[in-house]
Amino acid sequence: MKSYSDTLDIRITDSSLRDGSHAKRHQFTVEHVRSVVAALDDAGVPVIEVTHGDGLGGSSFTYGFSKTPEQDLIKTAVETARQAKIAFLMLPGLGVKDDIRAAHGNGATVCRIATHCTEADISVQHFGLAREMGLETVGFLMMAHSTTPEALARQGRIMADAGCQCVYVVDSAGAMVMDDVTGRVQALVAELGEDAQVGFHGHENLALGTGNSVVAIQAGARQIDGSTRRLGAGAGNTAVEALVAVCAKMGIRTGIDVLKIIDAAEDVVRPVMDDECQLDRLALLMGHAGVYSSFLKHAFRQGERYGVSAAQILLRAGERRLVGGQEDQLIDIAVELAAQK
Ligand SMILES: C[C@H](O)CC(=O)C(=O)O
Ligand SMILES: [Mn+2]
Repeated sequence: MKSYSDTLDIRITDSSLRDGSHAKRHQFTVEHVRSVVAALDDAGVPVIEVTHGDGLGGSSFTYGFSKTPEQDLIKTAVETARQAKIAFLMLPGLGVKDDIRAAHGNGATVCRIATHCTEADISVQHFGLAREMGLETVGFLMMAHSTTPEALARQGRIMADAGCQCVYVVDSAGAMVMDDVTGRVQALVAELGEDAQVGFHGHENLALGTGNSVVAIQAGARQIDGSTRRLGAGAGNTAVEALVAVCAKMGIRTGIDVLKIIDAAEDVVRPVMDDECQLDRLALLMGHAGVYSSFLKHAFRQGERYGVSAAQILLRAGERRLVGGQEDQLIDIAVELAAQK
């Protein structure tokens, strides 16, 4: 096995307090944030992301209202962390520049801007603002399975030229298998060179989160996302505790204490979760059909409301190649299915 020690380190960002917001239907409290941040920070997690699941400004009728204003959650995270940087996510159009200013004012230091994988151009002004304010920047190319490695690399170039310091391949649907990851990460590494790092954000819908993350590292990714106890949309994200344990065996330094993160997953994060994020029929269908993981709870709700199968809603969402922001179309699909019954 190839040894990475001395030459290869990665930085893990824990997304359980942002991607996990989808699984919690955006009902995080200040107490949840305080306990989770304290445990992750103590385990050595270097970056912790805290925001509504759909980013700044996501609290809305379409996406689901937050229980607690996200700026309060960010502020609590910053006050709690002793060493970890606090990151926030924003999708241009949902969040606005003033939201970035507010997160910065509350002490967050990593600004993550997410766009659909063919729409990087809408992130340019936000990266510019973030860099002007001295924030570290990360770009999220969502639903990255749905475009080619070459096209993804061109989008990454737009982000990097705008001031993005790490461009992520985001497997929003948990639909990628290993070669898909390798091809996309390698294409971005080749395009960006020294201009920006490359990252990988996985979902467990095909049970490949940890494996795909390792493959991403081998292809040159230097930042990897996960969520402790997989607390994330769909079947959840790559489990941070599993990834850290695997990295330790492979000699990849993460700076995270294996035993402490395993305890944090069981003793602190699990009690915050409503349910385990499961690799069940709906999650597998999302991975199989390439459906945005955060559609899971929406499809489930509309299925119940209209008396139709959530699985059928998700399959049609996949056929129509729906992207984030088109949650309302899940209602249209449910209405159609009900009419066809
Ligand atoms: C807004 C999305 O939830 C971002 C993300 O985590 C993904 O696309 O995956
Ligand atoms: Mn995600």
